[in-house]
Amino acid sequence: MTQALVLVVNAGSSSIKAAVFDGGLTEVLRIEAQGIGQTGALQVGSAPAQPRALPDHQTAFRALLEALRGEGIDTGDLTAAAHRIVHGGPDLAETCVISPKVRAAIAAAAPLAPLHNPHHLGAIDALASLMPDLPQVAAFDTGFHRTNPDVARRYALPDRAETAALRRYGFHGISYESLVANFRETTGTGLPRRLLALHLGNGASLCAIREGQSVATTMGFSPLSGLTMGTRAGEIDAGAVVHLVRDMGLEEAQTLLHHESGLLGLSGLTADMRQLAETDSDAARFARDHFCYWITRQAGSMIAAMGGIDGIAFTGGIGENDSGVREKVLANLRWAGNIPSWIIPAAEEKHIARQTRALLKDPALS
Ligand SMILES: Nc1ncnc2c1ncn2[C@@H]1O[C@H](COP(=O)(O)OP(=O)(O)O)[C@@H](O)[C@H]1O
Ligand SMILES: CC(=O)OP(=O)(O)O
Ligand SMILES: [Mg+2]
Repeated sequence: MTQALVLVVNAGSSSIKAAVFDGGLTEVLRIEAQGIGQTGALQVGSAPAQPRALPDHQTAFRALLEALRGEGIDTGDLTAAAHRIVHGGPDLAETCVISPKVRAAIAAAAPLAPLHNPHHLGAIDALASLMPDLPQVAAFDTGFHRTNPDVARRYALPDRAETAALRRYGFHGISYESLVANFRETTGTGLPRRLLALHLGNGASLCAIREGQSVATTMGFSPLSGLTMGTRAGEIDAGAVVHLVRDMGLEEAQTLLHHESGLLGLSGLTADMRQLAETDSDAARFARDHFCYWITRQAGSMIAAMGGIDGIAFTGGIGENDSGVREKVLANLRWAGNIPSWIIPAAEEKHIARQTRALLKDPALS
């Protein structure tokens, strides 16, 4: 390979998706580590996913690099690497080159996104030690939601130093931004004026998109809030959180809310929606019902924030593949009228590759 290749790394809470793009933004290779810490599988190119023990993100990233080499791409062939970064803290939302200062900000935000930021740092550091001169770029999940009005972004807290960074940032922004960018090409129709977008994966959120801009979203200060998720509790009364911390201590409460709740906590079985769909038990059914019910409740809030609805778009592992969830949500929203709906495959990696090319071409930005 002689072309300028960019490696994009998208570390989600249960997956790492890596894709290599050439200078014309054609995807030349895709490798996905799926079901990390759960059912574990590695998918290389278009071959079927192979079961693989992937107990944690570090093992998964090592397997990804090995598979890249196996497919004839050495890290020495790369001109840049780019990462989806879930939380950049209060100051970072704009795609940028990862300097020591940027790395420090991502590390500082790690307690707010414990299922993501540590894994972003793991990948950044692993590549830096293999290729110290490789430019690395960060694209943030929070950027798209900066258009939310202040009444949506601000919590009703007093204006003090301790509360200054406490606002609703929103996440999955790269997914939503690319959904907007790809809408016409994917669906053959123009972007609806008021679009409800549902990113349903291991992490899950909704976004109210009016005239192409985010005006409201279900996640807030951290990717813990909003919908019921794989292992995250979603919406929970702050009073209950305070109670848990007092009762169990900070570490235990954190573990409970981030790692042991959501579909896993409700079913007592698994965080994996595909496995739940295949399980015939009351607890598995209840977990799926809870997931769909809270999507519907929160969708009402998103529809109100947009002043109505003209279309629905599903994306993410569950949104794209689980017809049962889609049908249930659409049936629950029938009160809002006969709303057209689409499936838009998540294309976060290509979007990040495009931003990376633009950034590195313009030295003033880097
Ligand atoms: N065919 C399917 N049916 C139901 N759920 C599926 C299917 N394929 C993937 N999923 C679910 O999608 C979720 C993972 O979504 P994904 O967007 O890949 O994760 P992440 O948020 O880690 O990026 C898992 O709950 C998985 O079970
Ligand atoms: C922000 C978030 O929850 O991401 P993911 O769906 O990849 O876990
Ligand atoms: Mg995801």
